[in-house]
Amino acid sequence: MTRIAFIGGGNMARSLIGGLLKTGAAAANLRVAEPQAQARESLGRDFGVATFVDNQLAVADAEVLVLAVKPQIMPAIHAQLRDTLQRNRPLLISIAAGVRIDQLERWFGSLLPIVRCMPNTPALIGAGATGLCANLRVTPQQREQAQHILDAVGITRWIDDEALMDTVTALSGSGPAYFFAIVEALEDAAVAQGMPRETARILATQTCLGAGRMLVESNEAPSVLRQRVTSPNGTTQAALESFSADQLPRIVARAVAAATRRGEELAAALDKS
Ligand SMILES: NC(=O)C1=CN([C@@H]2O[C@H](COP(=O)(O)OP(=O)(O)OC[C@H]3O[C@@H](n4cnc5c(N)ncnc54)[C@H](OP(=O)(O)O)[C@@H]3O)[C@@H](O)[C@H]2O)C=CC1
Ligand SMILES: O=C(O)[C@@H]1CCC=N1
Repeated sequence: MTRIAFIGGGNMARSLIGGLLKTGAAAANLRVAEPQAQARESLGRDFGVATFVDNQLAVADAEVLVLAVKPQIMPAIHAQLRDTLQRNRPLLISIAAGVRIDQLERWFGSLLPIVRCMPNTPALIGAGATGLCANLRVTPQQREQAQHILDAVGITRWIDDEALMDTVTALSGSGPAYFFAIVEALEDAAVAQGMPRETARILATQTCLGAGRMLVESNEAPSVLRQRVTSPNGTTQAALESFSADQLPRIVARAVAAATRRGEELAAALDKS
């Protein structure tokens, strides 16, 4: 059984730990370093994992180290961990948005096997989507280890060109928030027409779930599923023409470009720190 240490015990670490335990990992093999006492208590209570205030204690004998802290925290942790990591050479997995592999190599040691990945919050319910990218030091066995950890919370895809990791972040990393925003907007639109909010929310939510399940279970292209809803001169056509007049694809493309840019900016800011 692989010994895995997490640096940061927040939302994403909790999702990954929950998924790993559900898919057969032993709590005894998982350690978490987390500064917040409340978060440490709940990790211990909910998952039975060992928790630490001291990052070095958590990583002492880890074969895999998952960096699950905000990008801005990376410079603060590398000074503490660099020596231990240089000595033990665990597989380093970073889930931080924007942070590039060359930055991780510079901070934690250029000889380390490193996987940069980008999961998303549906990982919490085992329905996550993760893109992964490895440096040349990652062995086939370590690729499997990384994939196994992320497969525990959803689907995974390897991304060969690291430049596309910011696109993964802008698509599936941030993506759940886009769908929540659309559900909020649908709900508000129905409320504005006089519908009680609770009814509007449940109808919008179930519509999102149903459409998502159809995408996954029918295996048909989104455009085909869309056309099937759209009766000639019917209600859907009226709504889609309105989307078109408001240039929905352009709105979405601009949003994805903004998220991609922010990922690049996060990394550039760290280059200066
Ligand atoms: N949320 C999302 O949808 C996604 C997030 N990510 C990435 O995952 C990473 C974590 O995000 P998320 O889980 O949402 O963030 P959280 O803030 O929930 O978790 C990060 C945790 O790390 C703790 N922490 C802060 N400093 C240190 C330190 N020096 N050593 C150890 N732990 C520390 C934080 O404590 P404190 O609160 O005290 O700072 C916090 O509990 C980010 O880099 C983000 O880019 C990736 C995919 C999706
Ligand atoms: O908003 C963020 O920066 C993180 C990365 C992807 C989702 N949340």
